[in-house]
Amino acid sequence: METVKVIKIGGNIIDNEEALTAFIKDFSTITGPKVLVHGGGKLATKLAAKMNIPVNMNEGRRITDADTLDIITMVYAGKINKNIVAQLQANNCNAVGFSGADGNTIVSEKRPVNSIDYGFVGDVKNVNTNVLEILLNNEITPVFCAITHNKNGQLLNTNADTIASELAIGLSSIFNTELYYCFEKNGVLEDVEDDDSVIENINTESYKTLKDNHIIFEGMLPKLDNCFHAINKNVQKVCIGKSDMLFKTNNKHTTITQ
Ligand SMILES: Nc1ncnc2c1ncn2[C@@H]1O[C@H](COP(=O)(O)OP(=O)(O)O)[C@@H](O)[C@H]1O
Ligand SMILES: CC(=O)N[C@@H](CCC(=O)OP(=O)(O)O)C(=O)O
Repeated sequence: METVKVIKIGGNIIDNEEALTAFIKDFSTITGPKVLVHGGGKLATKLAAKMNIPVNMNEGRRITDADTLDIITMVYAGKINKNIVAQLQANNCNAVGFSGADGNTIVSEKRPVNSIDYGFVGDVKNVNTNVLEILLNNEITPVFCAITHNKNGQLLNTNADTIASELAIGLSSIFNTELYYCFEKNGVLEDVEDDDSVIENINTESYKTLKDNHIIFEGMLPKLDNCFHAINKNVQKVCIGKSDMLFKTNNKHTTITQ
């Protein structure tokens, strides 16, 4: 079985032109099948502010009303996705931009209203890999934004970390799958202010202790939940750190195990 790398990049790379250019140059040198997933939450928040559309987040998830859905569609599926694809082409990496509606790749359902109404936010129901398999076997790189659909004409906002883990899980039936979360720190840190305090391995048991001791908080909690979801569902390798972990040997990062 061939190995596919699913790589997620967040705001620290997307919002910084120089960092994005450098990342895309390195990413294009990766041999073998690869999938890129990008977020862009910070840029969507900036544009919403410019357009006087209020931003509401709950536990790191964007409450997405109709105006916000328009903004995130323009920003994620439009500006960011097309810019990344164009830059990959400039580096001779043949890429195709995707939302979950394209090729019916990611079907989700609108999150049910419990205590909070998240609006047009989707929880992933299934991933269809047939189109992706054709592309990956022909050296074409899918680039995913954080948008899915409900197969009934409705686009839905889905967190980019979740898109990455669900794609990795879906692809694990046809490839050995590795999942990499790239963000601004060297990995999960013992002390969030000290980039040298990387916790090199986290398993289910130590995750619980780290949560209980509040060493892991905020955006890292849903990210790690996605990591464990993937490692428990057939994904062979899950890592968190700076994108350098992909390109430099001995670059410290966090590896997730069962
Ligand atoms: N123990 C920890 N180590 C590193 N980062 C942590 C830790 N606990 C919480 N965090 C926070 O989690 C954030 C990463 O999550 P998030 O902001 O969702 O990243 P991204 O947008 O890149 O996906 C970090 O910027 C940091 O503030
Ligand atoms: C439902 C939900 O919260 N979706 C996210 C999707 C973007 C994202 O995940 O971007 P980062 O990875 O850069 O944070 C949002 O709109 O902010």
